[in-house]
Amino acid sequence: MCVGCGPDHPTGLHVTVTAGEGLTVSGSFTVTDDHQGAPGLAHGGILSLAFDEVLGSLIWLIGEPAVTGHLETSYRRPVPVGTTLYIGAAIDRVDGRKIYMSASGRENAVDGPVSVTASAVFVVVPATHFVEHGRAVAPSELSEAAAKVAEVNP
Ligand SMILES: CCCCCCCCCCCCCCCC(=O)SCCNC(=O)CCNC(=O)[C@H](O)C(C)(C)COP(=O)(O)OP(=O)(O)OC[C@H]1O[C@@H](n2cnc3c(N)ncnc32)[C@H](O)[C@@H]1OP(=O)(O)O
Repeated sequence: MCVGCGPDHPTGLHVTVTAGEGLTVSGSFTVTDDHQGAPGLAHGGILSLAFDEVLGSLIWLIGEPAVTGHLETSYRRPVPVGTTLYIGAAIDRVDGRKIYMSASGRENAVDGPVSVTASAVFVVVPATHFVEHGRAVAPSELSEAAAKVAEVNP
């Protein structure tokens, strides 16, 4: 039920992500009427969510839980409803618990015009972070997370 990536979320973004070479991922997100701000245009906060999701997927490549500490988004072109944004993201450097990342989103093709760029600092946390601050996690959710790590890093 993740609002970013959950396939069963009724109004979520349904972002899909694929691991790339090295510490990179690529994702896509199609803007629908559920995501608009101004008539016919994506809401900036929703676009920020899509970037948080794709950037957050990078943590599966390093196998350590981390959360968004800081996220900056630059909106370079309006994104109309119906657009598919192709988002490429990379880990730029790691400094202690801080993971510096960047991403750019292109309109309707992997080499389309750049609509949005973002940079972020994720901070590595112990797995207990989610239990202490979130709700109790069912064993099936834990095994789903373990399966995801195994799928990304076989
Ligand atoms: C077992 C169950 C598993 C379940 C399976 C889980 C699956 C995993 C799903 C992930 C899903 C992802 C989804 C998308 C990503 C979100 O959306 S995550 C949700 C949004 N983010 C949050 O809720 C984070 C809230 N903030 C916090 O919890 C805490 O402030 C933080 C970020 C953990 C930092 O607190 P802290 O651990 O006390 O860190 P602290 O010791 O103060 O600082 C450590 C370092 O980080 C730096 N830092 C701290 N905060 C920041 C900041 N905001 N900006 C920049 N740098 C910072 C510090 O300057 C420090 O740097 P150094 O001094 O070492 O150079």
